[in-house]
Amino acid sequence: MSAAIIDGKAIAASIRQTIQASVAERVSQGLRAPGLAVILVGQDPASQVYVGNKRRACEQVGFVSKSYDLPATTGETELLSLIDSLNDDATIDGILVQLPLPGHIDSAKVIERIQPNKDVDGFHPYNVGRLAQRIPVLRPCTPMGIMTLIESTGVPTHGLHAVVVGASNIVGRPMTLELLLAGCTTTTCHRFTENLRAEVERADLLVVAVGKPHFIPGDWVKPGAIVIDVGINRLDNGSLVGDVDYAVAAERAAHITPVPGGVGPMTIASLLQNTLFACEQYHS
Ligand SMILES: Nc1nc2c(c(=O)[nH]1)N[C@@H](CN(C=O)c1ccc(C(=O)N[C@@H](CCC(=O)O)C(=O)O)cc1)CN2
Ligand SMILES: [Mg+2]
Repeated sequence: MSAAIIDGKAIAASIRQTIQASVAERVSQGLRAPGLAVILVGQDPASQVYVGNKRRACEQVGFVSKSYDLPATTGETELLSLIDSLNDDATIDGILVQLPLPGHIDSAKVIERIQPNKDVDGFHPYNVGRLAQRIPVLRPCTPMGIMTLIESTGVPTHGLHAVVVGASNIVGRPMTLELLLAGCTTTTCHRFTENLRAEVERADLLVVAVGKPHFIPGDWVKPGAIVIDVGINRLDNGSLVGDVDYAVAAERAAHITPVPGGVGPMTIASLLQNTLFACEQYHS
């Protein structure tokens, strides 16, 4: 078997086009364009790239993007005051604080300070709680984008055995909630999982988000599975690889995401969808 490649780059481009048309329609009706505030604290090179891509994507679809590049020495109180002022700003529909934050800042406290109806990352306990209770509104972007990729395969998800490797707040945990909502039987694996190979081998749908190059050998993949690789690992030779050994996995899976061009672009597409949703549903 040779897997069909799930083209996240193309799907994300088509979502951006749809959003661009919706924004143009709003503006032609005399309504304001959605506004997103993007906050970066410090100079982590990968975060600078992601934030730059988010700001560019905003401009491309016609959103108003406000940028805040703060030094790594920024105090927690200062960051919380900026969030307070953006919570009160009627031109801003979404507030995004790029993670990770410098160690002296409490990320949970910062995320909780964002008004839930402007939390377009979907990380606020209110929004995660809504997802857990099967009444999602603003959903965490990477898992939301992955659900769009899975839908694009046309494979019904009810009853699939889904295995998520990684239990982070950004990807693994909300991913499991999304898959549960989609009718999968779910297993979440983490550092204390005793027999990872056995768990992975029974996955009809495998999502891997650990951030370690080729962490999952391709021959662990169940024949016919859907494989979603969230990892983006840069090797010493400069190339990007995922958390799954792609070459072997692609010979066994039915559908697989590439790295790059799979999940990554969908994270930003979902962020745009959430910002438009917040604008239309909460702040119009
Ligand atoms: N506030 C947030 N912080 C972080 C999030 C998030 O969703 N919200 N997720 C990650 C990083 N991230 C977005 O912020 C992100 C990572 C990767 C991509 C992407 O498009 N990747 C490309 C490859 C890019 C490259 O060359 O490095 C791909 O996979 O094709 C987008 C967004 C942590 N922080
Ligand atoms: Mg079965």
